[in-house]
Amino acid sequence: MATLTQEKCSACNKQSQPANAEEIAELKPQIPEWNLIEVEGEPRLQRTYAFKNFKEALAFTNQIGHLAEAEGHHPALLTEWGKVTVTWWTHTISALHRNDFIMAAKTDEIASSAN
Ligand SMILES: C[C@H](O)[C@H](O)[C@H]1CNC2=NC(N)=NC(=O)C2=N1
Repeated sequence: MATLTQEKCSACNKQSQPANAEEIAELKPQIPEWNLIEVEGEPRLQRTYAFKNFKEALAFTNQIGHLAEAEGHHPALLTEWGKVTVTWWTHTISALHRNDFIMAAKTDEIASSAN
């Protein structure tokens, strides 16, 4: 199976195509721990990761920050004592794009190498 972690994010603009239902049905099983949520009527991917303390949560937050800068695609990050909540969606189209699934898979990869 082709893995999302091997893909790069494509540059997004207002003409970018949102992931359609068929694509979401194909991609979501590749990131099974992520929740598909809706905020203000917009779909988002969200997962909370657990850590031993705030310092480790902050280190993970920074790793995801570096990933976001490298890929040009940026999440919402909530860092708390012992946990980080990561939310991916594509602001320019107020929707989910394949980039969000790529970034969720890469976030999982970083989390599994951190623990
Ligand atoms: C110009 C720049 O590439 C864009 O504004 C990017 C930056 N990072 C982004 N991140 C996310 N998650 N969605 C976007 O639409 C987005 N746009």
